[in-house]
Amino acid sequence: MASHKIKIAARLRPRLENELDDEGITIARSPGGPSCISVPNPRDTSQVFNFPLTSCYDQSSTQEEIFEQDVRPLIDVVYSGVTVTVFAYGVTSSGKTHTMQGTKAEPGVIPRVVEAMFLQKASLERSSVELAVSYMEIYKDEVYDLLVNRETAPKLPVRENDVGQVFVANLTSLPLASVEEFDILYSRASLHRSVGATNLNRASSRSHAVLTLEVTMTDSAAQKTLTGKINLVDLAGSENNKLTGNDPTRMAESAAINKSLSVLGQVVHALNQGASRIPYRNSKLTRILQDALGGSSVGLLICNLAPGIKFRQDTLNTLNFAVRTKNVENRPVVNERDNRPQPKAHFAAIQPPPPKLAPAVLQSIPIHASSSSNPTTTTNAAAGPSRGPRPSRVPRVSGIGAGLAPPLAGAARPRSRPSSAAAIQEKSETRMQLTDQEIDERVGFPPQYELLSRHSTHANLQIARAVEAEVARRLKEREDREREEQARQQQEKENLALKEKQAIEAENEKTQSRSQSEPRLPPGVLTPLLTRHRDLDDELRARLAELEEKFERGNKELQLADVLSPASRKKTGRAYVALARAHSEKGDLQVALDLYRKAETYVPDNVKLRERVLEIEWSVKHGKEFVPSPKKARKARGKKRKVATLALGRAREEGTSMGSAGQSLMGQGSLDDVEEEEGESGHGEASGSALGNIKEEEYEGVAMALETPAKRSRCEIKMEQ
Ligand SMILES: Nc1ncnc2c1ncn2[C@@H]1O[C@H](COP(=O)(O)OP(=O)(O)OP(=O)(O)O)[C@@H](O)[C@H]1O
Repeated sequence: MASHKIKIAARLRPRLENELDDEGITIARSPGGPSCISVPNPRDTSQVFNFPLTSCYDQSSTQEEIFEQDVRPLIDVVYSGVTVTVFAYGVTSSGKTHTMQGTKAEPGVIPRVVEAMFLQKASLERSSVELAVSYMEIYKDEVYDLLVNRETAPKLPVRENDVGQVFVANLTSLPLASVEEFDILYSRASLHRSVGATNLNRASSRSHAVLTLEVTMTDSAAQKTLTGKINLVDLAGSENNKLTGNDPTRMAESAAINKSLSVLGQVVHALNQGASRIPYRNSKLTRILQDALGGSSVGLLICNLAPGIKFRQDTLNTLNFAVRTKNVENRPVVNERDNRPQPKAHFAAIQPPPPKLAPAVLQSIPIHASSSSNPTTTTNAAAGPSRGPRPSRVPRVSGIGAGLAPPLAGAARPRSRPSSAAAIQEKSETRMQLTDQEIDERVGFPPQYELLSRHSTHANLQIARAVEAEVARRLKEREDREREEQARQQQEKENLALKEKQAIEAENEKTQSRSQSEPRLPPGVLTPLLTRHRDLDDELRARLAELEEKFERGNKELQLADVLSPASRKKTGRAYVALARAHSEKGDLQVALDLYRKAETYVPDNVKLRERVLEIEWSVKHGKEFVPSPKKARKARGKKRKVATLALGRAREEGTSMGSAGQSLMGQGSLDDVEEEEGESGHGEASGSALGNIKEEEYEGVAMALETPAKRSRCEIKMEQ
């Protein structure tokens, strides 16, 4: 069993324009030996923290230096069929993207790795080598494919198959034919990445980006396929929102970035502590990097540091993370598939022989033997990580990027992710190299079965087939369940959308039919009001429209009775009663009856008025004379009288629809009647003072129309005053 500790490199970027640097961070490099970074305590500069690391790069270091010293050796590891993960870590603006991506003038790790991969490919003669790329970002804890149109890119699910391999489902993997092809693809895909400006970085990465290059080497002579992968991870930087000056959108991104980085720290801590549960599942980032942290890949962590004083605390945090991470042990495995037809796939998978790493690999990466003297990496199940990822019967392989298991030789490209069933099957095929006897020994069958198996290859085959069928059945069941669940969720969504649509349509129909049933407003008195107040609510608008219609139909009394306040209704009713009384005194009973009825529309609950209407109706019907009851002497009520007079004026104005008889009598009569009807006090000498409030010309009209001498004289007295 061999383990491999994650290698740590630290890089201090140069001071940027307008950046304050007290040159407090110093890097001591001893050629061939360990280096050390010294950082003063920001709270007490007399105190200095030292961080011994194997690789340290100061501000003058170049992209080439880093690549040649720490990254290039990993290319051999990839070509030996192992998964490698390189990730850049550090506070925002510390130079992670510069290190990984670089610029045209100073290409970073990614373009250099691609170039080196193609060079290596060209040097391999015996095998058929294929390269493929996938590129994704984790933005606000969701995974997106950067090789597809960003607008239509769906969130990709992160899944785990039955043997504990984590993979991103439906991630695009494109074949690569040349460096130039990669450049075009990569520059286009990088535009899809979520980048935004903050106070600390004009082009700050708002997501974690994972670029995966997968190499598939098929040796047809040896009937073997090796699959190596390199994951190049540009993490988003941890952020101090006080410094970044983030707006709400940036804050939300920042929260997601900081949370995922915090989970990364927790995972590293748990691995160092040998915890039974590693919180990989607490964020998509750690879930996807699971294989690189305590898993089966070889890891390189590049810690980027910023020299500014304002970053001092973050620099210390980054280096603390580096120190903790360098204790994390991985157990790399070679992803090899035997292409020969194998009789016993599943039994072989239980305990396959350990494939050996290529000698070049053994030289280039320091693989530390822990408890075994065997210096090679192994695919033995027992050689799997003792902590961290869940133990499985088959060795773990990287789940990041372009697929979980080596692809079949000559598989058509571009291709989609292998399904978990296919992955398992492929995985099973990888380990079909043991003889029947070896299998039986490893499985440890009881003696009677051993005997049987020894003499019966046929029985073994049957069992193998049965197991295979069962595995396939279960996987199919699981996929069916997932499909059903997805269909159900989709159906629910559609139903919900349909219901919402129906509700909206019903509401629209209602509004439409309401507006159709409502008469179109004729240009009456209320139309200008409606036009002016377009913000009226529907109900009030409908009400006003109704009144408008009534008004146009000549139904003025009803309309006004509806519109007026109770006090005004009473006053208008009183005015009609006065007119009616004048008519009845004159003996014009039919007109009087009409006017009393109109008065009733304003004061419908007045019992005496009702009685008067009935009396007159009776007189009209039977052709009898109607003798009005004598007026009672009452105390004057100035205010009431004034209002009543105004109401009388209103009634007069409205008299246009009452016929000539009615018009000639407008303004006539005493106001007493209505007061009488309502049982109120009023009338008397003071009524003159009420009339005095009427405008002069109005007064004249009223005085002329008054028939009774007493009333006329009252008005005249008022005029003289
Ligand atoms: N080694 C370097 N040499 C010259 N300039 C550098 C170097 N490292 C970083 N820079 C510059 O510093 C700035 C910030 O770098 P970069 O964008 O790579 O930071 P980052 O860590 O990726 O930030 P974020 O997490 O916000 O995305 C850039 O303008 C970059 O060009």
